[in-house]
Amino acid sequence: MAVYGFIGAGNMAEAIVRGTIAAGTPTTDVLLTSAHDSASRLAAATGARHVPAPADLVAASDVVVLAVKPHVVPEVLESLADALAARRPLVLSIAAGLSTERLAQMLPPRARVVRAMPNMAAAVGQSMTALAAGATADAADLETARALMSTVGRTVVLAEKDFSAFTALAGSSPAFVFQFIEALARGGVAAGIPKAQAVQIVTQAVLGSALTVQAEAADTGDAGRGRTPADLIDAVSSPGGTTVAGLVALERAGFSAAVVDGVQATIARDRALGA
Ligand SMILES: NC(=O)C1=CN([C@@H]2O[C@H](COP(=O)(O)OP(=O)(O)OC[C@H]3O[C@@H](n4cnc5c(N)ncnc54)[C@H](OP(=O)(O)O)[C@@H]3O)[C@@H](O)[C@H]2O)C=CC1
Ligand SMILES: O=C(O)[C@@H]1CCC=N1
Repeated sequence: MAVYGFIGAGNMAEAIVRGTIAAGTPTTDVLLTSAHDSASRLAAATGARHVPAPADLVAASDVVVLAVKPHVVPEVLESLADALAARRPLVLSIAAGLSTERLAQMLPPRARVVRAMPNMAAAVGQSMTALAAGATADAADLETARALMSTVGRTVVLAEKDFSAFTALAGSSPAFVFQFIEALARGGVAAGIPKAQAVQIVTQAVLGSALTVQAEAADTGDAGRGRTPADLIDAVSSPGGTTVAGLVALERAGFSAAVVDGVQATIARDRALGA
């Protein structure tokens, strides 16, 4: 079994650390380091091992998980160049916007890199995570990364050219969905429902809707209708009914176009950060 060394012990690292320990990785095989006290706090909370010196963590790790903010990655990798060259671990980066090619430029020659883009639902085991192997990583490396990330949700191997779009569709989109939930609940408040109750109602409606789309997509048997989201919209919209009235008003206000604009702005920002 692999020893995982996490550089950075913030929100995303915490989710993955908890996921892998819950999936059976011994706490002694999970090492944590960070700039201040987040690694020692997470170690105390989970039983993982705090390794104060990053070079010591690299020396003891089969997989180094880069879980710091993207702008910190260059200085971290530069300071660990000797330790990485000596140990040659698999480097699994979850940093947004940094391609495997750029990471490879910051790493010792022929370093094995896999890039992952999870989302914040990793904290509840429901991430949608994309994976891409760098030029020198092999199928076993990709499988090692997939196994780790599948402890926090679903995974998909994706061409790296599609990572910016994936970031919009899954990495950042939880914020868009939260915005939708907030707005829908506000509509409820405007109609007289207390906010907390409105949020609870909307949350279940959103969850149920997502599960319906998922069940339909998986439903390919004889009885399965495999309905698309557009089919499901039609199914909810009775002629002359309430739903179609609401949909028409949403589209008049530019709902779909606003969402597509949001996706395109996210993609543009991701590409700018990675440039
Ligand atoms: N949040 C999200 O939804 C998603 C985030 N990501 C990516 O995940 C990565 C981590 O994000 P997130 O967990 O939200 O970030 P956080 O801010 O929660 O955590 C960052 C961590 O980095 C540590 N750190 C900072 N500088 C150093 C350093 N020089 N050496 C070692 N550790 C350092 C911090 O330590 P300390 O606190 O002790 O100072 C902290 O533990 C980012 O690259 C982000 O792009 C990817 C997908 C989704
Ligand atoms: O916006 C960010 O920094 C990250 C990228 C994906 C989700 N959050």
